[in-house]
This record gives sequence, C-alpha cells and structure tokens, in this order.
Amino acid sequence: MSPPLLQVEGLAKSYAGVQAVRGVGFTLQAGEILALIGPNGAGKSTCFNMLNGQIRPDGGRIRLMGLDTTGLAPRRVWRLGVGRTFQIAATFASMTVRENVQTALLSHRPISTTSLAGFGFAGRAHRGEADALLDLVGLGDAAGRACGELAYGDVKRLELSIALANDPKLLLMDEPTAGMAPKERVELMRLTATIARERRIGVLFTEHDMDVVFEHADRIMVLNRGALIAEGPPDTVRRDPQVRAVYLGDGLVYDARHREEVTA
Ligand SMILES: Nc1ncnc2c1ncn2[C@@H]1O[C@H](COP(=O)(O)OP(=O)(O)OP(=O)(O)O)[C@@H](O)[C@H]1O
Repeated sequence: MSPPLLQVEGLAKSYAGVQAVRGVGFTLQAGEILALIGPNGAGKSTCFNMLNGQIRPDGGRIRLMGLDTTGLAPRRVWRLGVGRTFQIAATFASMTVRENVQTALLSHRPISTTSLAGFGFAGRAHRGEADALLDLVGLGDAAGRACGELAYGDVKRLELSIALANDPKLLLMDEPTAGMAPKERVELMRLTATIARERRIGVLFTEHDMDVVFEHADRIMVLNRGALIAEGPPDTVRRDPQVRAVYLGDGLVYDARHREEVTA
C-alpha cells in the first residue's frame, strides 16, 4: 500500500519557553481537504511554517509520500510538490496577470536565457500553460491586464493559479479567504475544492470563517494552545463539547441552518 500523501508525527516547536506546537500528528490523503482551525495563537501558522520548511521543528517527523522532509529548506519542499498560498496575496502588481503565472512556471521549469531572449519574457514562455491555469480559475479574460488593477477576489484566484504552477501534490493555504467578501470566500473555496479533488491534490488550510470550513473540509482538526484537541469529519467536530467550549462557542456556530441542532 502506498504511504499517505502527508504524514506528520509528534511535531513540536517552542519559542523562548513558549510551547507553540506540542505533539501534533495527522495524515492527509491525496485529494483530501483538511482544515486546521483554532483560536488566535493556537499554533496554526507555526505548523504551516514547519510543514513548508520555513521553521525547523524542535521535534517530530514530516513525511511527504513517504519521504522525510523534516527540516528541509522551503525551496526543496516546494520542489517536492508542496505549494503554498498566504494570508496576504503574493503577486507582482506591475506585471500582467499572465506574466505572474509565467514567472511561477519559469521558476518551476526554467528555460535557457538564450531561449528567453528569443521569446522576449513577456512573450511566449510557458504562455499556453499560463493561459490554461488562468482559465481554470476563471481569469482567462483578465490575462493581459495589469495585476495591480484586479479586484481583491481576483488577486486571490490568481494566487491560486500561481500555487498550481508547480503541479503541487500538497497545497498549504493559510487563511485563503482573508479579506474577501463572504460570497467570494465560499466561491474561492468551492473552486479550490473542485480543482483539488479533480487533480488529487491534498489541501491543508487554516481559516477563521466557519462557513468556509464546514462547507468544504472533508475533515477538521482543532488546535488549542499548540495541541490537537479534536479531529474528524465536520459533523463530529461541530458536536464536540471541548471544541465548542474553546473555539466555536454556541453563539459562533457556523451556519444558521444548523444552529438549532447545535444549540439544542
Ligand atoms: N517568532 C515568534 N517568536 C515568539 N513567539 C512566537 C513566534 N511566532 C509565534 N509565536 C507564538 O507562538 C504561539 C503560536 O502562534 P501562531 O502564530 O502559530 O498561532 P496561530 O494559530 O497561527 O495564530 P493566528 O490565528 O493569530 O494567526 C503564540 O503564542 C505566538 O505568540
């Protein structure tokens, strides 16, 4: 049997005596959408930063498709097929939308400087592939526009297409819908989920919007003070008394349709 896409065991990190992450372990399968939620300061970003190599863990193991990636530098982790999006979208405002995606494709699959000069950068380097990625996220018509002119929701979709440029096996999304209007949030996550399931990409995301989490996650993990306190399908997590006590709270339950049963 092939190993899980991502296998994490006993992950730990302290900052000057503060245990930010304590013994976190989980698995993620290809095509699965897993949410990591928890109050501010619970350790979500620290977990993400260890998974993509930005922070070296004090303890624990991270395995990607069976390969030990613990402590590898971010670029090496990225090369192994781990994509990432950030709370604040990372794009180049002065470039066109297409050029942003071409840049990401070039970074993944460089072509020689001679060919580049021949193409003219803004010309044809990976252009067809860039356009296909933009079509995928619904930005095909905006390919020639300056990125700086895009509405924020479109910038987030562009960021998703950039994250897909290295053909990731695993996508780490740190609050992908932060700063977006509620309707746009659900749409972006729906798009992400569709693409991930079609391409068998495993997605791990953090999110404060519970509508987004409970509608799209296959499973949810709840982190509190650095430790996992619950893990399971949305219905199980929603009913977990400890989760309700530390995070969801009766007044914060995600969806009015379920409010009666949750608060009953
Ligand atoms: N570079 C750092 N130096 C010292 N302490 C840190 C550092 N980064 C995080 N911490 C602490 O580690 C704990 C976990 O922080 P982390 O940012 O991982 O939480 P989070 O769940 O992502 O929070 P948020 O939802 O607010 O983004 C917090 O107590 C935080 O203050």
